[in-house]
This record gives sequence, C-alpha cells and structure tokens, in this order.
Amino acid sequence: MSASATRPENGPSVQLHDVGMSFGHKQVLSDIDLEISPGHFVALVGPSGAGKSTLLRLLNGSHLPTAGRVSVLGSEPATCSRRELQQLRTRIGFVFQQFGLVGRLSAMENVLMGALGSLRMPRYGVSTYPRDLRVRAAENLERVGLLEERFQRCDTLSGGQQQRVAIARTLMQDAEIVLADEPVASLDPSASLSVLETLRRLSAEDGFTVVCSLHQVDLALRISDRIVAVRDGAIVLDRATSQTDETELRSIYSDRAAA
Ligand SMILES: Nc1ncnc2c1ncn2[C@@H]1O[C@H](COP(=O)(O)OP(=O)(O)OP(=O)(O)O)[C@@H](O)[C@H]1O
Repeated sequence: MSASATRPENGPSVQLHDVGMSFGHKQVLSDIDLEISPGHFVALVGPSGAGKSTLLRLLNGSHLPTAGRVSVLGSEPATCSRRELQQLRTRIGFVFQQFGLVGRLSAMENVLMGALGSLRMPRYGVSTYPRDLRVRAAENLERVGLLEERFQRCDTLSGGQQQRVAIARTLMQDAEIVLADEPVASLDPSASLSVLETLRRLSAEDGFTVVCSLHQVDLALRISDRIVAVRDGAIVLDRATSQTDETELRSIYSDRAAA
C-alpha cells in the first residue's frame, strides 16, 4: 500500500460518526456510523434510492455531510482546504458504472490519465508521458489482463474490458481506497464476476481498501469481507460476509414495503 502522510499507522481508512445527509428538505442518509479498516473489501448493498451512491460520494468529498463527521485516510473533507481536498482525492480511486473513460483514446492513454494528478502539465498522446509512467501503465494493463489490447481504442473494447481499464487507471494513482459505484451493473454475470475478482485480487496484492456498491447479493457474498446494507438512508446490516447469507440479504430488498 502507498505510504500515507497523514493517516496514523493502522488507523481506519474510513470513519463516519453520526453522519446525516440532506438535499434541501430531503433527508437521504441519517445516523450513519461506519469504520472500515485498511485493506478490507466492503460491499455496499441495498435497494435503489437507499443512499449508496450518496455514501460513496461522502467518502471522496464530492458531498459534505449535513450532520456528523466523515474522516477519510485521516482527513476530514469538510474541514479540508480546496488544495487539501485535491490531494486527498489523489489517494482515492473511483470506478463508475459507466466506466468514465475517454472512448476515442487508447486503453494505454486512459490508464496514463490516472497519473495526471502527479504531473504538472496536461498531456496529449501516450508519447508525451514520461517513460517510467508508460512502463507502469503497461504493467498495470498486464495486471488486469489487457496488455495486448493496450493500443486499442476504449470504445471498441467490451464492457468488461473497459471496466478493467478503469481499474488499471486507479492503479496509476496508487490509490489507498478504491470506491466503486455499481461497477458491474452493465456487465453480464460472467464478466461481472471476473471484473470483481480482478479488483479483489489487486486489493489483496496492493493492500488498498475497497468500498463497492452492488445490487447482486450473490456477487457481494462471493467477493467481499464485509457487507453493509443500506435501506431508506440507514445502515440496516453490517456484518462479516461469512456471518450473513443470501436469504438475509434478499430480505433487505423484499421487506422494503413492510419496513
Ligand atoms: N444531488 C441530489 N439532489 C437531490 N436528491 C438527491 C441528490 N443525489 C441523490 N439524491 C436522492 O438521494 C436518494 C439516494 O440516492 P442514491 O443515488 O444515493 O441511491 P442509491 O442507493 O445509490 O440508488 P441506486 O442503487 O439506484 O443507484 C434518492 O432519493 C435520490 O433521489
């Protein structure tokens, strides 16, 4: 794992205390208490509209809580200056459902863009990046199984391949936390499992923490160390994955009307 300048040794990656989030009069999250240790792979599950994406956005400082405290890698986004928040975000990778890649650029160039935070000037074209970064980008593409496709335009890659490129891009950041917002929602079951297994392997190899929202409870059970379920803006289950099962998790979706 990358060295952290501010996080106390072995301190939690993420700490939320009594967190609430409202948009105007709409209360979206309330009384959220959550602590995640470094290197853990946490699956965030729960029905549509439960507040999972909002919770992930609180973790990278895109949203600031309207109540309580959020601390990420030892920093509180709410009290960070703009520059401190920018620095914090270089330590946090984000993987989106829609990949967030530049389709007309090659896999290699998209991956290199993950290193832009460490460069002073914008770059245009693979050859304008320093050689050491090009070597690392190729290594990271190899780690996600896409070395051969490195010069292929991203919009010609399959969905699963595109998500692998997005994951390789976060590796260029040396991210200490990877936040993944429904990263496999648009993939078929086989590609979904394969992408999540890749993320899991990389997290184990490099030691970064993963918080990953998922709708597929079977995948959450296969891939995570811990499952946090959110419903109607509150945490309704927070357990080691080995201590829960598909029936209990499905009830969080199906009991919704009765709750
Ligand atoms: N910027 C915003 N302004 C107003 N309401 C918002 C905003 N962002 C999210 N919400 C509301 O917050 C609630 C939770 O949304 P969120 O996207 O966090 O849910 P989710 O659990 O990620 O859902 P899904 O699984 O469908 O992605 C929803 O009612 C949504 O309309």
